[in-house]
Amino acid sequence: MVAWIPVTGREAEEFLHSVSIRNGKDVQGASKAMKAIEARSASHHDEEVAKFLVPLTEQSTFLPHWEYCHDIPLIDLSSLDHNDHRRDATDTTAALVKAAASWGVFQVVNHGLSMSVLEGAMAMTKEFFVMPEEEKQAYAQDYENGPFQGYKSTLDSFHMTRNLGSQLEYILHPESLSIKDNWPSTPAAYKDVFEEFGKGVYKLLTRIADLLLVGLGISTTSKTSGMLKGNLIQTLRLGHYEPCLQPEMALGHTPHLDHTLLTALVQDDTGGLEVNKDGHWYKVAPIPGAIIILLGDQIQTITNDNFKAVQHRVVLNPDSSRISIVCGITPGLDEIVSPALELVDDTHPALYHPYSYADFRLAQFQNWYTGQDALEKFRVELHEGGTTDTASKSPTISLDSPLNVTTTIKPSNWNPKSNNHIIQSHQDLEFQTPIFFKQGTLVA
Ligand SMILES: O=C(O)CCC(=O)C(=O)O
Ligand SMILES: [Fe+2]
Repeated sequence: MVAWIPVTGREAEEFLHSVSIRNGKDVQGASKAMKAIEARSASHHDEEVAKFLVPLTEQSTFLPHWEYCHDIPLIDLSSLDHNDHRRDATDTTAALVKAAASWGVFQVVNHGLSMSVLEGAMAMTKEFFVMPEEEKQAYAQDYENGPFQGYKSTLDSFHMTRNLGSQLEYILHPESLSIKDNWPSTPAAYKDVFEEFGKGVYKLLTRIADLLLVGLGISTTSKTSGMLKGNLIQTLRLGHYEPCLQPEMALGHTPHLDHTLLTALVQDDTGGLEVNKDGHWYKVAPIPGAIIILLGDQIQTITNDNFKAVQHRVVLNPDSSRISIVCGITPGLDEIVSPALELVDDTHPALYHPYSYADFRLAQFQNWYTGQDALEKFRVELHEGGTTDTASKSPTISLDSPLNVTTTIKPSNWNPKSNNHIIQSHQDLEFQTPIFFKQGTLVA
């Protein structure tokens, strides 16, 4: 569990100096960013804003970084011929279902992406992040044209989410949502490498999702399965985490659930990804050539809680920097997500109201302050004895209705347990919300 304490801007600045960064340029950036925060909060006469910047993580939850968990399932997909969907995949399906139901996370090998594609993607990622800050800033996220696509420095990331890591993120698919014009032109091979990587991951994730549904008795010709053949969104997020002098004081990525169907993740040998099972954190071992698969919120809804999204976080390493590549698939914005009919009957009532994926994302942004899991907004109230509350309605958020942005951050309304997307001030949220509505899209 992560706890947060209120601090002054000055303390926050010192914190950034002390925990994050050994690189002179970033330290300067830290003080600049903090000054900007202070200036903004002063201009809005909101004294709460400049406070509340520093995470104090309960040190007892941190494990020594060499203690990898070897119980997280490792699944060999070689029995699936990646070009032939007709081959028998019964054993593999059973292994995937078991792993999904027990852990919500597993690693796969012989997954159809060659070692050279994985290594190429890691090399490109490294090459991008070692570029001077000014060069990376040429790709900085532009909230006018492409919210959440492009480069976000550690300091912006910390300011917005308290994640102590920098990111480069894009939508790979569909083209209509992607701002590929702003993809890095250096490294030169970047686009080609990630197009190939993206195609491989898309195929892998849709295949795994298919098998997981088949394993629960959902036919590949069903409506639910059809979603996987339709209009999916595929996102790519490259991450870079500097060594942290006081790793117990900060997190590279705070605990959260992914809003995806499934997420594929490749981490380098620094490790640092941790998953939560039954209230305990476990370190996912880096395995060369393996891809980590995380279950997200949408598969939880579709499978009516047969599978649960896995909470995860990234811890920092005192000595080594870390690179990760995170690539997820989500339903299209207009897609209606609901528990599969095959899994619902009198004794297994639907646990979620149907929602459009766009509604889900908006609910997630509405929860920005409280850190509450957006899925809970769509959960059906069950009366004693298991009957459902048919009168209760899912909260439908129309794309052109404004979000309620009046909440201000106070220690009392802060839920430190699940702080997926956290913004420090209400003007930050006001700053962003119009964009979600502008093009009728909201993407992150
Ligand atoms: O960098 C990582 O390993 C994980 C990041 C993550 O969880 C995310 O982007 O959703
Ligand atoms: Fe994640």
